[in-house]
Amino acid sequence: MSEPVIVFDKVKKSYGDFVVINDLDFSVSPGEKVTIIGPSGSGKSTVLRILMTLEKINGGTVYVGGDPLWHERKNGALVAAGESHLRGMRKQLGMVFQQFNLFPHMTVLRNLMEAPRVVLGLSRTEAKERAEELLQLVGLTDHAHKFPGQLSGGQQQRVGIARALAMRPRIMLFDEPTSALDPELVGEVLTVIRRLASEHDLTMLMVTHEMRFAREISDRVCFFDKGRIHEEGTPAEIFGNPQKERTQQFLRAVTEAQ
Ligand SMILES: Nc1ncnc2c1ncn2[C@@H]1O[C@H](COP(=O)(O)OP(=O)(O)OP(=O)(O)O)[C@@H](O)[C@H]1O
Repeated sequence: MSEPVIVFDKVKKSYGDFVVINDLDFSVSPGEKVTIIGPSGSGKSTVLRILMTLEKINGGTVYVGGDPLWHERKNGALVAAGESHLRGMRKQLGMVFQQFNLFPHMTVLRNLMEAPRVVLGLSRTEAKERAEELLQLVGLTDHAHKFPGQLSGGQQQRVGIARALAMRPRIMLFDEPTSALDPELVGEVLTVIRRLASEHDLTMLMVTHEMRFAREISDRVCFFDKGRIHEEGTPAEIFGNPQKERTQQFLRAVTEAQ
């Protein structure tokens, strides 16, 4: 079996006395599609934000692609990472946010070209070619010259996905990508994610409240509670035959609400 591409080794994250991530051990294999579910406040988004280097950790070690993320090796020891190490590590990851986070003053095409040009140093022609391919993938070729404010929420989120992919990350993180959308716009975004999952060799880690979708696309589902994995397994195990009382309670509550 290949080495995991993501490893959390006894990771801690707290705000003051409030512990959000509690000695978390967690790993993801290359190409694996993993979904994190769990109650509000259990630390699901924090896991993604730590990986995207948006939140620092207070203890333990995170590895991405075999290298420490928040540390660098100096004379055989691990020391806190500097900005250039973090910048280099970030290139392996793309993130899709709940609120899209597009640049509002840039057209769709420029939203997709900006980071590949600035961060990867692609020429204008290369970045444009890449952006156009991705717009085709998410079905938005006709909207390339519009501004985000002229698009529906579902279309904006598809731009968000294309923008993350434009950096050619090996790992894609999705933080509740459909929860800010009107119900009738959820389907088009899930269709794009479903296609990515089935046609690309990406490693995907997703936080979602869309249980049916999680069941359909995941290789593994992790139920989070109080900053730890309380139970994990295949979708059939977690949704069909959860073993722990807390998992059963949570799934009963969300099924009743949906
Ligand atoms: N910057 C911050 N300062 C203080 N507390 C924070 C901060 N960011 C997050 N928290 C707290 O950390 C806890 C975990 O947050 P997180 O967003 O990871 O939860 P979640 O499981 O993704 O929840 P949800 O499903 O509601 O999005 C929450 O109780 C949240 O209020």
